Amino acid sequence: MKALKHLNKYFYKYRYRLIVGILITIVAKIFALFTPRLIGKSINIIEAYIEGDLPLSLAKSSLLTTILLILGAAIVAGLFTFLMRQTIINVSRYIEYDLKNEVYKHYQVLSLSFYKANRTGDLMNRISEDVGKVRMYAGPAIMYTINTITLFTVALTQMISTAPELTLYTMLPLPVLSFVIYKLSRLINLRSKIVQESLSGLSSFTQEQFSGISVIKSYTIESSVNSEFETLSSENRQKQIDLAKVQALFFPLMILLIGVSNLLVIYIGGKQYIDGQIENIGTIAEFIIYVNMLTWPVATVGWVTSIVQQAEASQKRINEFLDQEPEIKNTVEEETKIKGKIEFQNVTFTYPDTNITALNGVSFKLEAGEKLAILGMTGSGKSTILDLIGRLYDTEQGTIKIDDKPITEVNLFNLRESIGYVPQDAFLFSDSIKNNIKFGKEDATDDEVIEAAKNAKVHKNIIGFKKGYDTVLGERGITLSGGQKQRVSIARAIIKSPEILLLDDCLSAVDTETEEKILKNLERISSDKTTIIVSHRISSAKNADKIIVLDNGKIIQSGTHQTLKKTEGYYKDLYLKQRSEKEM
Ligand SMILES: Nc1ncnc2c1ncn2[C@@H]1O[C@H](COP(=O)(O)OP(=O)(O)OP(=O)(O)O)[C@@H](O)[C@H]1O
Repeated sequence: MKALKHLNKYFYKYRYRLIVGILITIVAKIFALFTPRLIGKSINIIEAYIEGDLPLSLAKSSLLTTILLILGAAIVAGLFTFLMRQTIINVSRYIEYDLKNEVYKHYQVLSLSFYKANRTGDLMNRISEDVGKVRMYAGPAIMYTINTITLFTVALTQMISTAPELTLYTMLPLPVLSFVIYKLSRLINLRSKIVQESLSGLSSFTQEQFSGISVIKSYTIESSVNSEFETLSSENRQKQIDLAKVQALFFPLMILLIGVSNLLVIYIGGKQYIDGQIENIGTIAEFIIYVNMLTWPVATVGWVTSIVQQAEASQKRINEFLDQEPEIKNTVEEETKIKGKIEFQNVTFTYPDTNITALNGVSFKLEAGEKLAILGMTGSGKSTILDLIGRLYDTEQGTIKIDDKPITEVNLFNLRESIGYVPQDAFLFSDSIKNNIKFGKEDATDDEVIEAAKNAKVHKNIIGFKKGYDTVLGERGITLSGGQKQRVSIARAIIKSPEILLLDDCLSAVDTETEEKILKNLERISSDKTTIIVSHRISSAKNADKIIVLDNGKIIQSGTHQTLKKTEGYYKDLYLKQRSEKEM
């Protein structure tokens, strides 16, 4: 129960609703327990009439009164049972909502390395399945526990006061029932977990196949994919059957044990009645109803125990994530106005998860408003430089300075707000094109969206679509071509008119002519902004104020287009190669 302590703050938050819920539960059960007594009384009236102790008219009127009382008690109990669910179960839904938000909010502050270390499926499971299991503790488990306690206290008091020995015999099978249900619930949960895992495996498989459907079709591997699906699917069927088998045992077992208790009441109660130990035959009827009423709460003791165990395990998993501190933290409370000067001083960076040293002693300086182009082989560390400027990671060796201050002494949110980042893989959300662009500036007007799209040279493509800017993009913007996606992504970055523009090879899918036009527009609209452009093309780099060439995490060349094209090395080779390709 240690992990579940985390929920105490929520119980405190909803304490009034919970207290009302608990009181309502108690009232509901007390009224429900009027029934057995009243039924016993009705049978006693009939018995008295048969034995001639009661005249017909009095028997009839007494019967009518008890029947009306039974009806009244049932209605009140029903109403309160409804209110019980409306309070306690609703509280559990509120707690579920709060906990989901808490986990999601925490996910948002965690650094990229957290996302690298954990699988997306795991992140999703903890926020959905685990939170769901914890809710079972916060609602149903509490409700059924109070239910059981109230029913037992009231029923047992009444039963003992009526027939103490019979009570003892009647209660005998109930602990067995509770234990059996506990064992069965654990088995059901275990098998449900196996089914759940197999289902998530099946859905991950299908999801991936659908995403890569064009590859599957072009390589004509539909039949092998089909048979793989069939194998997974038949494994899942077997697991479902295994689960159904234990689930099917649940109710028959309960009925069997209720039957045993009923038999005991009839046999022992009957014997005691014959022997004169029990005065009224109505007591037997009363006890039969008690047994049936107590069976479910007794069964829930076992069930609730397994719910609490599961909730504890789930909350432990959730706490594991909640206890993680973000590696990148904002330590500066006051606002920092970012101008855009960037300086790397002997920066060495190793990715913690792979131990790959992506940058090795990198130094460069960029005044606010200057343009830098970074070239180099794939994997040479170009994107890493951009990640470090956005403080997605922190360096341990060397210093990165923004406006002459170490990057860690700059307000993190101001820093990120002042950056317009266009990643290598343009990621678009399943939303309209307009909203995807407005993502960069939520309060942007339609005119600003159009202006940004025009500057990114994608406006004409967008108005070519039937719904224009309202065109909704598929799960990953699949209705757009690679180049269109890149340009929408550029529009998103420039709409916020950032002090620092980071372009990570984002013109690779655009033809050179359009590239030229976009670069011209960028030069015009961001002439006073610091821009870093990562590219494999000389055409993207040639107008930059500074150019650096990376190899294996080290700067091997730096200068301007004019100096580098004349210096032997990577840049000149690339320049000559791309010039001759253009001439061809
Ligand atoms: N998130 C990461 N976690 C671990 N290692 C990484 C990560 N990102 C990049 N690396 C590694 O760091 C090195 C530099 O990668 P980086 O993406 O900076 O290169 P790049 O020059 O931008 O390459 P490309 O031109 O192919 O985009 C590579 O060896 C890469 O495998």
